Amino acid sequence: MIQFSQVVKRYPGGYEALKNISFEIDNGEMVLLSGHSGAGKSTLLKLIAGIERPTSGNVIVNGQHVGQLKEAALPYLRRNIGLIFQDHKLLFDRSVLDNVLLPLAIIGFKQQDAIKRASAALERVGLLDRAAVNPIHLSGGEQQRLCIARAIVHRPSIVLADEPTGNLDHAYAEDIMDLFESFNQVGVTIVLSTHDEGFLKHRPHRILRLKNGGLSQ
Ligand SMILES: Nc1ncnc2c1ncn2[C@@H]1O[C@H](COP(=O)(O)OP(=O)(O)OP(=O)(O)O)[C@@H](O)[C@H]1O
Repeated sequence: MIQFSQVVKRYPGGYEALKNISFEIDNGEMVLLSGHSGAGKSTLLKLIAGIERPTSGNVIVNGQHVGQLKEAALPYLRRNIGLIFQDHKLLFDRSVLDNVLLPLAIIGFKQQDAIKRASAALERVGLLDRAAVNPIHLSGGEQQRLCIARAIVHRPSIVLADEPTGNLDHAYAEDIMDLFESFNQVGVTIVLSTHDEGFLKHRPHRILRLKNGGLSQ
């Protein structure tokens, strides 16, 4: 479960990006986080992943107080989390497959097991036939799929995606949403941000609406 209670996030310089936010997300839920540019969506996702810490209040993820974790404990928290952020930092000097292998190498997977897992993740996002190419040769939408494969290859229980459909045309964005829904159907908790709630309104998920750092109805 992800739980925020009375969370305030003030950045150095004093800007209050989140103002006294409280909510809960159950295990296995899929929640959309909507709001205008600057509303605080990325900040909220970063707090869940322990990339930022709350100024006050509690962020609890799977029973752990994320804001109070020591730096050394953060990699263990993140083993349970898949992150898809806008600055996706793909490695353009390595193959598609190598990009997906990297997170597994970091957690110490044996090469042979890692290749099996990474190939399965690439198949899941429809990129197995591009495994050997350099990601520079992929379209924007395919690069986004590669980021998703990289984020789910270690089978996290939570996936956080910051505007994953932001730069994609409508049909491709719908495909990406279907992909997230398919992960959710096998029990993965998904939190996905968007500034365009309209295009998601036919989907049944709960929406958390952020406005100027506060939650609105
Ligand atoms: N590291 C930082 N230092 C200072 N201010 C920051 C920092 N990161 C974000 N902010 C500010 O906090 C506010 C919320 O930013 P955030 O990136 O969370 O919004 P967002 O809803 O994700 O916006 P976008 O859709 O444009 O990415 C913005 O006003 C932003 O300028």
